[in-house]
Amino acid sequence: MIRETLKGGKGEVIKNPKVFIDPISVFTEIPYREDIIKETAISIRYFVKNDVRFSNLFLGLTGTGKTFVVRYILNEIEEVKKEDEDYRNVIQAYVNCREVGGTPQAVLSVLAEKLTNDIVPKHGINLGEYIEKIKNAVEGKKAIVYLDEVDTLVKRRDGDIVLYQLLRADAEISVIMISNDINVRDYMEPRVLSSLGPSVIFKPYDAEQLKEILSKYAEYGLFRGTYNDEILAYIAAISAKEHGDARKAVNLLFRAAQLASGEGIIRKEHVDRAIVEYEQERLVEAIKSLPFHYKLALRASLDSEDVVTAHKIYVDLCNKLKQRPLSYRRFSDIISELDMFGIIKIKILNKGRAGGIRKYIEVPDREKIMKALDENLAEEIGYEY
Ligand SMILES: Nc1ncnc2c1ncn2[C@@H]1O[C@H](COP(=O)(O)OP(=O)(O)OP(=O)(O)O)[C@@H](O)[C@H]1O
Repeated sequence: MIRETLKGGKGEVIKNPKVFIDPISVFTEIPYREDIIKETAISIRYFVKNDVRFSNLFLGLTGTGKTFVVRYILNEIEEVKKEDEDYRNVIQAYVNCREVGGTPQAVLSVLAEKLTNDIVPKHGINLGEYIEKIKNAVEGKKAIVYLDEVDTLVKRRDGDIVLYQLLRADAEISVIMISNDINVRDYMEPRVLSSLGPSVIFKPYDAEQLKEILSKYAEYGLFRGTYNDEILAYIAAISAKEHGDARKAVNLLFRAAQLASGEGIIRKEHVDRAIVEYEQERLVEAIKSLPFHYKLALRASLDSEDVVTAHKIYVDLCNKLKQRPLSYRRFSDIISELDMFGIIKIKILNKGRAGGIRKYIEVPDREKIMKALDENLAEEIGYEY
């Protein structure tokens, strides 16, 4: 049995998994984003050949292709460097602001490191010195800087000032910023806004477009005859409902194809199973990103039937962890919020005149939540429940 799977013989569905895991290495163009790519390429040409600096803000909800487009442009510029003299002195740096920590210090140090190709201290030097290092690195060259998830930087103290300094630096730097918070401009001071170039909007894909995108993945990544139009349309329709998220669509197709491995054809049941798994993963992600006392409140709720008992358990837990517990009132608000997020369910029962009301807690995915939460608490604070 395992030998068949190892060899990938009869009934295999996936021809090339790389298409799903590292699509940028396979796609030679990006459907539905051609106009944006062309406009950006023109700005880049003016910058490289005519010294016209630019800055753009790529805005759009999650999974609308912003990072994909940026990585594509970055790779294409590296190729053009080999063909066009004018591009020889172009240097590029991509930084995901959230992944490096989001602070101005962190973003600038990584940026300086990438542009200088040298080790730059993470602490102990001030923001101005980082800007100086960057300016020195760019001397006699042209830099294109990509700041992904720039909203995390802008929301930090002095975050927008860093942008201002980059945009206004006396150096040949152009900047492409990316944000999936479409209100990111609200966090910027007027003088930063006035140095910022236009916003480029990445509209959510509709069901038709998602289906077309999926058909490319299927064509490159799956064996012929293992999928049909209806299956692709089904996945596209589900993903279009969620603000046209291509990441979700592609992940669902890949997972469904894995589940169909050995059976030779992807059926609706495989997609439905993939959807359930996907929703559960999202639940785990949602739990991990809860504020600390929400996690403790949720943990306590897992071991109690009603809110009063949950609060007692929560207080005990706080004492164990040497944390000051929140009041019952605040705790009860948190529980209501967890109910609103759909993580737990609150049922209110009226116990008659003498009994007052009691708030009961139900947790539909109890085992799953407990596992995710306990792993997360152990990782975050070293607490073994
Ligand atoms: N036009 C497209 N053609 C093919 N694949 C696409 C397209 N747009 C998006 N994708 C796929 O969706 C995935 C997610 O896209 P991307 O990382 O660009 O999202 P994003 O807009 O940057 O979202 P986030 O803000 O969440 O990072 C990509 O890895 C790629 O697989």
